[in-house]
Amino acid sequence: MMRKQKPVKDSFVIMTELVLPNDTNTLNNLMGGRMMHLMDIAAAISAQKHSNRIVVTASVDNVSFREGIRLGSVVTLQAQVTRAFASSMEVHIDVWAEDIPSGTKIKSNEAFFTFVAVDQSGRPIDVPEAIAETEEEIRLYDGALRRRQLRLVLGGRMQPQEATELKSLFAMS
Ligand SMILES: CC(=O)SCCNC(=O)CCNC(=O)[C@H](O)C(C)(C)COP(=O)(O)OP(=O)(O)OC[C@H]1O[C@@H](n2cnc3c(N)ncnc32)[C@H](O)[C@@H]1OP(=O)(O)O
Repeated sequence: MMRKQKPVKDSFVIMTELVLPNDTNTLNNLMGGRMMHLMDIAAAISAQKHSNRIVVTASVDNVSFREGIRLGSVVTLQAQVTRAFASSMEVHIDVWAEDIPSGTKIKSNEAFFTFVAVDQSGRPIDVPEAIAETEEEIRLYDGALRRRQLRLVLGGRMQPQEATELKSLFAMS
């Protein structure tokens, strides 16, 4: 049976949050764990929209916090599936912090999450193929296989010699 296809743009999610006192540390900056929580939710909704399934977080690639986000800031999270494999999907997420009184908006961080679609018993289940259309979507799609191999090797789920994309990247023999 032919695998179902869906454009990646159908998985686009935008989520906006106000940084409140309960979200901050003693320096009045948004706590990293709270930020990760928001990122996980926005990215999971994106993976759900692509797969129309329950999804679980399988892994998160490195996240660095460039600048503190102040109490009262508005945080905007934008997530979209970059590529689907069999049951897993890579989701790219961008996070912006906006200080409305001063009119400043900075990119706070970005990350790649991997979600796996599961059935009611928690077993992985295949998802539709993801179709990239714009130049940026195609750039992210093209890099997704390399990132997948890297995270699977680092997670001990793939032998380095099987990682063909990484071999060409590092010109390994
Ligand atoms: C501590 C927390 O907060 S956890 C947060 C919530 N997340 C969870 O509870 C998920 C817990 N983990 C699980 O349920 C399972 O490990 C699953 C569903 C993610 C994977 O189940 P497994 O039985 O290992 O499945 P399997 O080996 O068949 O792999 C299924 C897919 O997951 C992918 N996968 C598994 N582990 C990882 C990983 N660490 N990183 C990226 N992808 C992964 C595989 O590459 C495979 O993808 P594919 O089908 O597209 O080729």
